[in-house]
Amino acid sequence: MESITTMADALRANTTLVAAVVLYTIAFHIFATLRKPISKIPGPWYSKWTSVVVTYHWLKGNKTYYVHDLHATYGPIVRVSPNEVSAPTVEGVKAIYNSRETFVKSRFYQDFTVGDYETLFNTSDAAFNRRHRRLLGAPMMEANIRTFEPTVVSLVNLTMERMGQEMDERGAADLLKWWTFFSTDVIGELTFGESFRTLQQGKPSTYTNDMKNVAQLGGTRATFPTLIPLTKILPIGPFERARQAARNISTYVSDSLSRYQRLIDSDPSRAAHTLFTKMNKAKDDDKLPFDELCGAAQTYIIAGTDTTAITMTYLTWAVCRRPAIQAKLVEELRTLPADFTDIHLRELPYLRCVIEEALRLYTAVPGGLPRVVPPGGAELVGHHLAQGTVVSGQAYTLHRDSAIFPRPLEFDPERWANPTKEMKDAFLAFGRGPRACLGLNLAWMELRMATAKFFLSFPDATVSGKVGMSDGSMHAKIFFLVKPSGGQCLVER
Ligand code: HEM
Repeated sequence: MESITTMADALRANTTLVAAVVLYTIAFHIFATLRKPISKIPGPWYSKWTSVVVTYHWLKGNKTYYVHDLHATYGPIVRVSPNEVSAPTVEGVKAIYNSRETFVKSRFYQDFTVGDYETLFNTSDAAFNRRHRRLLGAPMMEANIRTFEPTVVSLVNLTMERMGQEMDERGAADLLKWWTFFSTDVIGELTFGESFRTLQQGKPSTYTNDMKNVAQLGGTRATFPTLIPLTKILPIGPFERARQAARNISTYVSDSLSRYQRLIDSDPSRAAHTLFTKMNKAKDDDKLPFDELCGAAQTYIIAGTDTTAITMTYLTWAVCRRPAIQAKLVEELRTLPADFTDIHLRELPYLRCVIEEALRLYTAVPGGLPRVVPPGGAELVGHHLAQGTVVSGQAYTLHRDSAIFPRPLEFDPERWANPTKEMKDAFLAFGRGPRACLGLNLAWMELRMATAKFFLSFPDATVSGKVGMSDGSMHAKIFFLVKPSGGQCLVER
């Protein structure tokens, strides 16, 4: 009897001790959280404690809209989760994407990349990135990009042919599909010296399908980084498919680049000019090691394909829905000589305005481009942020700031006829600072040529209502890139 009483006393004492420890831990956690600088940033109460809500919106492809709505409620700087802040103001993005790259890319970029290799896109090492940009940047410069014009022109011409055939056969062409094939084949030729031939075949290449599988896993990895070791070993269908796809891509890239190198060495006159030609001919100390070259090639495919295709899809859709804008654009394009080149296209002011407005309202990368606050912390939009905080400025919100872009939801190319300094500073479609888009000049050339040829080929094109196509189909799901939720964009002649 006595021993039972002693046991009960001991149990009571232990329970009290455990309860005291639990209460202390909770109190400590609450106190520590409330003392963090990020707790002073405006935002919903739950974002101090958990990232569950924002993760939910990310998985649904809605995070960018969710963050945009938070700004409407809480102002220009918002706490999105316990370690993430959004500050899409001109002042905010100038600081975050500054020229010294003191805010480095966050872990998101590495988690997003399946294959565990470091590239100029995913690296947070500024020196690594600078070396790559120095060695790879020359062919992408404005003065050099015209070397690739014949490739772009011949693939745009083929795209027009294929779109025309589809319009004749089924009454409408799927712009999303054809612009994707177009940009895929351009990047294939400019990277490997050979096209993926998706335009000819009218279907994605094996390589494109592999890339899609890998991208899907990238989204999961970026959302749940703690799962990454498991995604490498678990025998679960999508994980296995993505791992196999990553291996296929790696083999394809290294075989293609080796083949190209052999051609350069044996008979340079037969080798097509690519984004890597200069590098392949360079001396060893002016070259990237082969594995880094492979990483760069994969980066070009990822960064240069869907971005261009999505921009072209929204641009053509937006113009085809607005007869007055379409007529004005066509009228300007009809002033071109029959044998026009990109030099002529650069001289067309309305064409430029249409492209800039499409890049503003339908940015292909509209969400935050996450960076890390450097050691010592930083002052941002009137608030102190501790080092290590993830911070970004999303183009979606900045491009809809009505103080900078009056009537922001209107597709109005005219607004770019005489842009203010603030409009230029707020333009984030290609990112900003030392990590801004490396392919910007190539992208602009593709956009100019594709827009001009499309509206000269199909001057009266209208958005189709066939096969379930509606305005709702073009509602954008936003993961890192935009994706029209209907998966197609149909237009008729
Ligand atoms: C309309 C088409 C395009 C758009 C809207 C676009 C947009 C962007 C944006 C927003 C970034 C910055 C990402 C960040 O800071 O996280 C970026 C980076 C990059 N883009 Fe593009 N891009 C386009 C076309 C291209 C093309 C055609 C290529 C090359 C083939 C390319 C290659 C790259 C590379 C290599 C980077 C990484 C730069 C770095 O981190 O140093 N992009 N792009």
